[in-house]
Amino acid sequence: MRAIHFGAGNIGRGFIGKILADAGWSVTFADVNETLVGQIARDGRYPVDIVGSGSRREEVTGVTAVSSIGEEIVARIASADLVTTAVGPAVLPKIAPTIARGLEARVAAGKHAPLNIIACENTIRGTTQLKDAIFGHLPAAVAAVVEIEVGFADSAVDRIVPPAPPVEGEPLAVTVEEFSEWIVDRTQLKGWTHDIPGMELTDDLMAFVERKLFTLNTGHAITAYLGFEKGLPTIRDAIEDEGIRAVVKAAMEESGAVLIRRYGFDPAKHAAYIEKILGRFANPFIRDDVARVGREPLRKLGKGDRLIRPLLGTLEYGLPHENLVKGIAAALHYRNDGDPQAVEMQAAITEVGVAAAVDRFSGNALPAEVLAEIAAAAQI
Ligand SMILES: NC(=O)c1ccc[n+]([C@@H]2O[C@H](COP(=O)([O-])OP(=O)(O)OC[C@H]3O[C@@H](n4cnc5c(N)ncnc54)[C@H](O)[C@@H]3O)[C@@H](O)[C@H]2O)c1
Ligand SMILES: O=P(O)(O)OC[C@@H](O)[C@@H](O)[C@H](O)[C@H](O)CO
Repeated sequence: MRAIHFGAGNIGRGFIGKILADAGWSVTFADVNETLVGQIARDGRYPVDIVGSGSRREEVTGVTAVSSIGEEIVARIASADLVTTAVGPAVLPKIAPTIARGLEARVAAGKHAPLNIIACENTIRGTTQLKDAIFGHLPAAVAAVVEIEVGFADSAVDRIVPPAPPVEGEPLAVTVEEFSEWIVDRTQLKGWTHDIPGMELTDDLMAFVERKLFTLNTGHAITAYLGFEKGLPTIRDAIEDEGIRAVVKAAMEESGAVLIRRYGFDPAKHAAYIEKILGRFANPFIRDDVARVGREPLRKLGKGDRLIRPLLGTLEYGLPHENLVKGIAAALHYRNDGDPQAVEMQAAITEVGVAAAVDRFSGNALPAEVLAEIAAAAQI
């Protein structure tokens, strides 16, 4: 079985590519980074260090890579059984034209074997976003065939994979935590008969997506922004700070109250889920910079993302949100000249003030009194 994976970065190599290769799939990475592509194509293998209480090294073998731009990737998509992505939500529209060309070539070649496409990104229904972008590049006749024959399955992905510390002679090595969870919407798959260890199928994806994004990623982002405010360089440093930990835990609980109300999760199990996540943030074997976890703050302040969407949920159900507001206020203090969204965020705050800037970032989703609460907490 042949898989094409877009994005040979941390999640690509350390999580999705590894699961597929371990399951015996032939994996071709597609990436814009030509150095990375050349290295994978030359080596055909790379080490994965799984760190935690029982650390070990595993080898991923039998992989290759091609440029994500050009004719070869189009031909490979035309004959693939699975296309996955881990490129970042903002990059999905950029890879859509290439995937569309691959689908067009597939239809032209009369290939009718099942093909499924699964985006593995931290966003709600990333595959559906990718599908919409792909269909914008398909002629109507091809789109009609693709709609029937190709599965576009949304998924939730969870594994903390920061960039590995550079090791001489091992440019492809990746360091991952033990925990991993990849949950795919079974109802959207087409002709799927495979059993891939490490990939779970569900009929109720939204519950899993929201549970992960609005617990782990909500807490992770707030840890990063509060850590930055205190000059702490890593997620572990930040979560070990008692004051930060208290706000992060309380914010995850506020978000959790929404999830429990919306999806009927068991409160005790959800409390254990939060505790486990706090332990993962404190993993002493992983160095995860607050700059990685806090990256692209404007995306994280979007109305469907990890900070604003849980807050909107508390408003919907009339639940407390003081700590979510503290987390959003901390995000507004984030500065990083190497992160264009952080620069843009600060420029907007200076230009129009906190309340109007948050109103803009969050797509006018919040009422005036909550914008005022955020402005008061931010004290900018
Ligand atoms: N790292 C984590 O802990 C983690 C966990 C779960 C989900 N995610 C999600 O996975 C996705 C990838 O994250 P990551 O940490 O692996 O990022 P990363 O930066 O390590 O990897 C992204 C890769 O995509 C490549 N890329 C960029 N533009 C491309 C294009 N046009 N065509 C092909 N490749 C392109 C980059 O060169 C890079 O190799 C994001 O959506 C992220 O939110 C990350
Ligand atoms: O990748 P982002 O920027 O959406 O979020 C940063 C981290 O919170 C994220 O990558 C986590 O490490 C990951 O979601 C864990 O499963």
